[in-house]
Amino acid sequence: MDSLIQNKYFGFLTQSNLQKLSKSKIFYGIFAVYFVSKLFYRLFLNPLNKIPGPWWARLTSLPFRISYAMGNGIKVSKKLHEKYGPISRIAPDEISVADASGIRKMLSSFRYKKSRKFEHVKVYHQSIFSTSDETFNKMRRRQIAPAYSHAGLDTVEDVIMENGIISLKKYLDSEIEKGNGVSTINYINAFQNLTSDVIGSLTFGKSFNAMGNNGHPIVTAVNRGRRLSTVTLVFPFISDILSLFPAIINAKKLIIGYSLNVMDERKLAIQEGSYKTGKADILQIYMDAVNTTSGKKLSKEELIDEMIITLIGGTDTTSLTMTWLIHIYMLYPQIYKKVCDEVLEQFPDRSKPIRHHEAKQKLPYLVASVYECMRLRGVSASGTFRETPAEGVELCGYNIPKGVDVSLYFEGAHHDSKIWENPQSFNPDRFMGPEGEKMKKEVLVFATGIRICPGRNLAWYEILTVIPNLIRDYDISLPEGSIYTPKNLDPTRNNEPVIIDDIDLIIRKPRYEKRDCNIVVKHRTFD
Ligand code: HEM
Repeated sequence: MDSLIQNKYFGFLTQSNLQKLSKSKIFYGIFAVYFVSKLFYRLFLNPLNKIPGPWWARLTSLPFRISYAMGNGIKVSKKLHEKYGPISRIAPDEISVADASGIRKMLSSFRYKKSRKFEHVKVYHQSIFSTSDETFNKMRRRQIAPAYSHAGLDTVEDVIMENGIISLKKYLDSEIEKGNGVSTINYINAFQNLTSDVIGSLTFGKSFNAMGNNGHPIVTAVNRGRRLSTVTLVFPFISDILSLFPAIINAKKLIIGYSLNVMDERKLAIQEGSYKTGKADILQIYMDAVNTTSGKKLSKEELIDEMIITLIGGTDTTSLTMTWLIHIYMLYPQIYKKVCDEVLEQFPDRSKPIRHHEAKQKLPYLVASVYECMRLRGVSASGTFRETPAEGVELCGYNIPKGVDVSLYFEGAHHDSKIWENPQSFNPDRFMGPEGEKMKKEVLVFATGIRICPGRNLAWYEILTVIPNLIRDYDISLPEGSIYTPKNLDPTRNNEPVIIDDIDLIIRKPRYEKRDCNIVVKHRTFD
């Protein structure tokens, strides 16, 4: 028992010491003084008390933390900002900001460090994503930049298409054949398998074949890891407890074993001369990279953390963006028709798949609809936290002292009526023409500034190959009896169609995905 209690935080609290202490009046005295002075400070002296917010936020972070851990981060932030404005207190030492210029400021410079909350998101080592260290982050971003540049991505476009749209089409064709010309598919699942296979090929040296087998144990383990990361983000102590559970230990073993295996396979392929160079392959780039801090290559542990973070960061973000897009297309049939007309007009030759550059150039309305979806239902809506520096920071007219965690509520900026006319409507036209180009910069779904998402180009390569090809070759519609249809209107959204309920696990996803994310698919016929 003593050894259980004697962990890294509370080494002095052995059971015998605790017994002695608890008998002593001094213990109760010290505890009472500490408690009362802390309460007094929080109620009357904390400089954050001038920030508007709910009464409980002066005393405790628990309500926010619990909501966040349960996947309601967006909902609670929305309510707070609706009531208190662009800045709201969420805990004794935390605030939330929903104002675009405040968010941009916090993302503009390494002076505003990534919150230390993220330090727990790791297996062994800090990664490009979890680190709050400027030198380390810059080093990793330099190392991986070639893989995510357009020049690099052009070298792997075939891999992206093979594991992306081509694999999806094979799956759809086989389902349609099984259903004698028509099939109902769960599109969130199909997109998740697709993006996992793309990241598998680029980061783990081979596809997981999740599309062919409807999933892969690594993908399941990593997804569970992401769920847990949401909880450990707000309850960091849980990460220590969790690592005692057999299910977590086994999941870790699986991921580590798989990652080590692919590294060995790659080394062997290089020795045998069977690995083709000249491709911007994320695994190879990290395996060749040298840490400027030590002059050494990345250790296996460092590689594992980077591979896992790429899998977490690069799969659901992209698949869920496509999921929300299809859902919203189904709710807005006139807009969907306009997107289809553009694709069919621009790409009448169905013998060749549409490639990324062509789509980007020839399909401005489709591209605008993706931006509008990212604004209206951004997958990263809350969950980005930064820390205020020693000199503090001015946000929304308030001076925020040092050491405060600032939650950046992108959703607020994306619905700010000072920036967006009728923000509740789905209107791709706001991203058309020269004015539209300016508005694209207001979409913060990939963050902005020094830690903007490095994988955004890859996400666009996937989206702009999957969506146009899907639209051109298949006829998609809502199944009979769908709850969410263009006619089901939401009075809280100015009578726009009701959008399916969501859950925020760092990334926003549909809450009832099995029920709500189905479409009827047929081959498109031409008159
Ligand atoms: C639509 C798809 C995507 C969205 C919306 C998205 C969004 C974001 C956001 C908001 C951040 C900043 C998080 C923060 O600072 O706390 C981020 C960072 C990151 N993303 Fe993405 N992402 C997407 C796709 C990808 C892809 C495809 C990859 C890689 C394969 C990727 C890899 C990363 C990495 C490594 C970081 C950490 C960068 C850093 O901290 O310096 N993301 N992403």
